[in-house]
Amino acid sequence: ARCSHSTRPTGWRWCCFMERPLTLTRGSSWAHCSYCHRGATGPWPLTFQLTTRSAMTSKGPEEEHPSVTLFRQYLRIRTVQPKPDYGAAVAFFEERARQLGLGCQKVEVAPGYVVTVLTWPGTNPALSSILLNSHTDVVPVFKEHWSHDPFEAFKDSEGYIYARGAQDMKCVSIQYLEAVRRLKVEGHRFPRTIHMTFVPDEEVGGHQGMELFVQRPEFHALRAGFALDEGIANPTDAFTVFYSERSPWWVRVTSTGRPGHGSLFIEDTAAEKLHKVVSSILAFREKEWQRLQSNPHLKEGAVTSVNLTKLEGGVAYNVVPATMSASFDFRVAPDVDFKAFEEQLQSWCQAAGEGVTLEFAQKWMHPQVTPTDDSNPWWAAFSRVCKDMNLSLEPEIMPAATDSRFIRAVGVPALGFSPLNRTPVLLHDHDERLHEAVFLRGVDIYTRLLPALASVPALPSES
Ligand code: MET
Ligand SMILES: [Zn+2]
Ligand SMILES: [Zn+2]
Repeated sequence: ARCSHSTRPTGWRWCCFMERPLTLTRGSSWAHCSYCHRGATGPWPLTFQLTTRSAMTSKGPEEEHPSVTLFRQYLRIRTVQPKPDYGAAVAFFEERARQLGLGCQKVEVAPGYVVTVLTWPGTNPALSSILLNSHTDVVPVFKEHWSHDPFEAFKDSEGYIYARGAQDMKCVSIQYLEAVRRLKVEGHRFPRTIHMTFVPDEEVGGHQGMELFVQRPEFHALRAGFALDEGIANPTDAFTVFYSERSPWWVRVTSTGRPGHGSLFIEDTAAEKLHKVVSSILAFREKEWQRLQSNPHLKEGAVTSVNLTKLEGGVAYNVVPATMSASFDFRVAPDVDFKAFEEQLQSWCQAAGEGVTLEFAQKWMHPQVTPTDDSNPWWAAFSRVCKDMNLSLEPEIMPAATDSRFIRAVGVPALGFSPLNRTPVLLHDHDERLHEAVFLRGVDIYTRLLPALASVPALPSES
């Protein structure tokens, strides 16, 4: 198929599809690749000077790279918590499967919660598969703080696409799909099967999504040997890759005490005792923060974080309440002694006085680490591709929680990787956005990663 793109500025001179420079006459109003006849989508490496950036921007849909158009279509599906339109997302992926000639399986893990699995079979069914996971839900928005409608996928004159999910993580879903499409169109086959899973519910904990899915026979039937899941953008030239995660502990401390008239010095109030616990926990927070600040080798994910996220209690100004509570979002570093840490929490409650208890709304107890040395053949393949592509990697512990924790907990090694560099970290933030050239470069990266991962020779356990 000849590309229908027209009137490219001469700055566009790299074919993302073939990863080759274009043979393009200077001043030509046409820029199509002489190898694949598709529109040019470069240049890369980006110099990110204003002139280059505006030269890369496509003005109208007829000029836009088809992968970008697909990305923007997906961004317009309102899979926003707390009431995501999962039906529309599932239909979208079914249509992708049809268009790409991939197998498509729908697994309803809870009523209304469907995991969609798209499968590209490998040539050697004896080998374990590659799992490319992405979640379909996105977090809510504060619309009034956005420069553009967060569900319109507006693209500005520089090429930034504004949308909830642009970074977290609708980009990755489409990058997987587009990389697979390219490889299929080029006629490749690989020994290992590639499964793409599109899962619901991640942003509220994954309990109706990946947590259930990994326990099902349909998951075991995928025979995943290795998984990729989401990472976080990196504002520098480097790419961050996550080999482990902190464990979310959501803790509610409830304090009970003597009630009474608001004008009196009541003894043993719920508020005083809650205040003590809050102080202990916030002092711990400060200590961890200082530890992070004072050691340049420590990254955010290596220390334990905590935030006070809710305070509840009380009915009137002049009534001392008998109960008050404080909720905390702890993210516990993987090297922490979990038992000792829980005892610490309990002792802070006890030290505050009688009638102070804690309960867990979330308590992940199974942190796993995916090795990042060449003893891990998946890491060897992943890092080799990055080296060959001249991408510098920054291996880290994920500060937040993703579905990777469920995947690793059932024994499947996983890396958290969103191929987004030179991008401000805007996940869950106002004006979440992604540059189209960064998005397209991510497709290139998966186009190199997937052949390598899906061709990892049989492991000792597989022969
Ligand atoms: C702890 S549930 C996970 C929800 C979200 N991904 C987060 O890290 O906060
Ligand atoms: Zn995410
Ligand atoms: Zn998120």
